[in-house]
Amino acid sequence: MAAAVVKVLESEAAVAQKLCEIVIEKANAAINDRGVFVVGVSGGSAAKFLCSGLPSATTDWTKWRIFFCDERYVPYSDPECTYTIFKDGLVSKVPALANLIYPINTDITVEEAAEDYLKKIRSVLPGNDIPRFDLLVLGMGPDGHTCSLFPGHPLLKETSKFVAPIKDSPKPPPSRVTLTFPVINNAACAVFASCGAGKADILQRVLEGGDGDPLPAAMVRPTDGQVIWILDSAAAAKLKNVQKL
Ligand SMILES: O=C(O)[C@H](O)[C@@H](O)[C@H](O)[C@H](O)COP(=O)(O)O
Repeated sequence: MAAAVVKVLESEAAVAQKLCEIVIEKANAAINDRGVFVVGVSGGSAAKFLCSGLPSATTDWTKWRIFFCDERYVPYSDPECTYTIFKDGLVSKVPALANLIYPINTDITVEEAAEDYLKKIRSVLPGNDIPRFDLLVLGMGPDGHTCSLFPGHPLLKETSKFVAPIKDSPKPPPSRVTLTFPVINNAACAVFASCGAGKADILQRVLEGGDGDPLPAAMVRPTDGQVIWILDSAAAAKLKNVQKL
């Protein structure tokens, strides 16, 4: 397990640009090596950053397979739906992706949607082993959550389900579908993008530790992969010990 790589940039715009550069670099390397790039994306500012920078990138979009690290169990017509954010912000500009992005099915129960989502992942990453994503693009909430994995929630300890439903998310909406830690920590790479002074204290706890149980974002430690944090200087302001590259 490699130490986290932390990159600190001056502005949010620079963080967005760097995130997109890393995603494209990972995509083109995976396509070159294996002919496919399997990525998980997230909502929040990560979605905004990806939709701003990716459409103009040079890559073979037909080799991309885009999943959601977590998704809110809301209709596609709801502005809170992360799939719709990517449909409008990325797929509308890159039509080749139209059938290569995998939304959760909200016409079935959230439990069924989680099971169905694992089947969708298996259609691209077949077998019985833990699915291995090339890249997961993650965000971290102000409470240290990532995906729909919240501090103190029993789902942090989930080991039998690779994709889980949650019906009591402390952040609305309460019902969601999320990857669990066995899958997250089997990824080849996880990259976080976090900006703003509001993230400084929680980032210090996540990256430099503290008393008590580790926060969910600190539990992202792929066993055979890397973790990259891309921060703006406001978010990184309270870090003392991490090696900033
Ligand atoms: O599902 C959600 O409710 C959000 O997508 C959420 O999990 C978000 O990813 C984080 O709160 C980080 O968001 P920011 O990077 O925008 O702070």
